[in-house]
Amino acid sequence: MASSTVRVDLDGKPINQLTICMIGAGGFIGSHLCEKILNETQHKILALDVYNDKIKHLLEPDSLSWAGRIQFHRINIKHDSRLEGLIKMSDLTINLAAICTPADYNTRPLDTIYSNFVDALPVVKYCSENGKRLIHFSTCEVYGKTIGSFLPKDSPLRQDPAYYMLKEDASPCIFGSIEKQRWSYACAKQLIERLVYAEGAENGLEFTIVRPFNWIGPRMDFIPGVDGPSEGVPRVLACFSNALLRREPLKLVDGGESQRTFVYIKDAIEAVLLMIENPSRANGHIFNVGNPNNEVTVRQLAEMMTAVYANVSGEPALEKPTVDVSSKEFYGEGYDDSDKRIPDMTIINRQLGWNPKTSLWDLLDSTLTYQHKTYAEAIKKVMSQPTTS
Ligand SMILES: NC(=O)c1ccc[n+]([C@@H]2O[C@H](COP(=O)([O-])OP(=O)(O)OC[C@H]3O[C@@H](n4cnc5c(N)ncnc54)[C@H](O)[C@@H]3O)[C@@H](O)[C@H]2O)c1
Ligand SMILES: O=c1ccn([C@@H]2O[C@H](COP(=O)(O)OP(=O)(O)O[C@H]3OC[C@@H](O)[C@H](O)[C@H]3O)[C@@H](O)[C@H]2O)c(=O)[nH]1
Repeated sequence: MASSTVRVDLDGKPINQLTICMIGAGGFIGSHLCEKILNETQHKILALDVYNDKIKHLLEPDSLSWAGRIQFHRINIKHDSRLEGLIKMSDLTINLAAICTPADYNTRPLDTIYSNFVDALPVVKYCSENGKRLIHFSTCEVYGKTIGSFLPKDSPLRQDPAYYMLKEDASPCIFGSIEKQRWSYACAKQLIERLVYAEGAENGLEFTIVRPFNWIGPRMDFIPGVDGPSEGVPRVLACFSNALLRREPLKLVDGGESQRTFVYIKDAIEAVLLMIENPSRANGHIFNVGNPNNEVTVRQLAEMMTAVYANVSGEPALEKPTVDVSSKEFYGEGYDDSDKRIPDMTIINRQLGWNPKTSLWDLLDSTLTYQHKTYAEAIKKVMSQPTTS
């Protein structure tokens, strides 16, 4: 419940009630951010999205204490003249809208570039022209590959953080060649970051850029054939959850050697609320938001998810829980990968004092408990239906 005591910022000053225009509020991150804001603050949300399934529970009952503080607008920002008016009515705009699943980057590169760059342009422009603050969601993918990935496999320099640690104000952005269309997303995100930054430098736009490092948790993406297309390929958490629910082996792309750091969505959302309520500390900054302590290879992730899911479901794991697939077979032509992603935390520690708390095991435990409760029965039903040939 939202507390009635006055909230203060990190410098002890009272926080005024804000009206927030949240674009992409119906997605994974948006749904958790709406929940947090409604439960813990008095801010109002204008929630914009083409879908609202993931925030339905926040919109329906009038009796809830936050009734009147969230308003849903079904809007496609590609073509809707209401966008500027809604930004003008708000103190702050948060833009989450994007195509952000890797299976789309090389197969739908035009949609990916339009969604992540072209469609975000008017949002930046309206904020700048109307003197409104903007929190823009970018990605850790703007770093691309590490410098260390170009060294020989046995080079001792690969162990030196200078060759892999990703720093907002120092690391280069290293993408593959143009035929590797995987990088269409990272490149579009990089260009919109540069535009936001330039609007700040030349026209005084008050902005914060967020670079999420693999945030995961309940409500992420969809389970193919249940609440998304049967042939759809979501991000790794939902791919592996889907295989575990169906008792099929988890597919390891190119041997599952890539490394990722995963952060629990509820930890990460704390960082976003700090940015919202501490503009003087957050404006003009780019923030890595991730958990450097939760690094695994994708193979290790598969093994841990298999063990956690056996605990959660009470069903023993398969004898052969994983299977190798090539990236060409899994994603198609033009796929490429980030080798390793460890966020440097200096800037977010210094500006906002934020640190992630949840271990990988604990976050997988709560997430897979949710996946099991939400989907196990539905999957059984889908699997018992005869397949049409
Ligand atoms: N989840 C992560 O780990 C992660 C990592 C890096 C970056 N990000 C970035 O964070 C943001 C949110 O990611 P997410 O994981 O919540 O993804 P998501 O796909 O769950 O949410 C995006 C939402 O934006 C909406 N949207 C897309 N295009 C729209 C349009 N034209 N008009 C209106 N709504 C539109 C979608 O319907 C969806 O609900 C994205 O910008 C993504 O690039 C997320
Ligand atoms: O079934 C699968 C799915 C994925 N993978 C691998 O798992 C790794 C992680 O894949 P994800 O689908 O979660 O996506 P990535 O981490 O590559 O990119 C994500 O990172 C940050 C965001 O901007 C985006 O949400 C997305 O681009 C990749 O190496 C991928 O090849 C598998 O081995 N098997």
